[in-house]
Amino acid sequence: MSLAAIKIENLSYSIPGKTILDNVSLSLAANQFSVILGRNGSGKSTLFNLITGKYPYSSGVVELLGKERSSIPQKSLAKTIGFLPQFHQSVFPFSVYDVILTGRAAFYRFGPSGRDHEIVEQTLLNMGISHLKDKSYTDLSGGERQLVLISRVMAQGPDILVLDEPTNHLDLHFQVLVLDKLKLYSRSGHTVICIMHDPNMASIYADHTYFIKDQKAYDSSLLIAEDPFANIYEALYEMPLMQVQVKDKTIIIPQF
Ligand SMILES: Nc1ncnc2c1ncn2[C@@H]1O[C@H](COP(=O)(O)OP(=O)(O)OP(=O)(O)O)[C@@H](O)[C@H]1O
Repeated sequence: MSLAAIKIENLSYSIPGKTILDNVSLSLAANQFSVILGRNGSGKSTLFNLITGKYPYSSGVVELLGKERSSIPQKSLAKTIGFLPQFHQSVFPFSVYDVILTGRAAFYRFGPSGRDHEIVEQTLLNMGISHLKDKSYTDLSGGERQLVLISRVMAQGPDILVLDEPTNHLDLHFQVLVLDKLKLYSRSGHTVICIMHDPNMASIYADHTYFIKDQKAYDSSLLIAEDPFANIYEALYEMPLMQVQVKDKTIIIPQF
């Protein structure tokens, strides 16, 4: 396999009375678009919090581009990995422009450079939200806020972009726009890893999909190789599902 952007070995995580992840090993390829699927509460966000350093881990290994995460100096972490968490707190009425500019904050010492401003302008344009730039972030709709936060982490420009449900709150138009941009980002020397809840969008966009189930992680392509006729999504979502083939993609729908 080519270089792993993220390599996880024997990672476990428990809270009092409950094991959330049990001896998880996973290798996520560099310069690819990978999606992690799993039922609510299965441990996807926990895995991302461990990968990005929000949660400490006492057993197992997390390597980012070949280096143990905890050995990467804080200063270079912002270049290595960027994280869009699932929940965001917003109390300050910063303008959209300034919120996106904070994505560059790890790279400047005395204030943003001309290049930082240029990146913010380019990102606003690229994400189709230039018209929002002077608006207060706190006045935005849920979907608009989501677009701004994705723009912020894209302006950061990390080698590995990790997004927890990036299409949350977005209408179909913006879901497609964001996934197109993320796919493009993964084609320009970067790695994109998303948690998603729509297996069909995952099927359309992802190079690789991974499942989290019963405290373990699985590579969906290995599950299919094991049993080509199994409906792996029925096992994942624990419900009867129909599968239809559209072009080269498997689309799943609930039985009706
Ligand atoms: N701080 C915490 N205290 C107690 N339980 C927690 C805590 N954080 C997570 N959990 C529990 O750990 C489990 C995994 O949570 P996690 O947020 O990782 O799931 P998820 O797969 O991301 O879910 P969703 O798809 O609903 O976002 C859940 O049962 C959750 O209730």
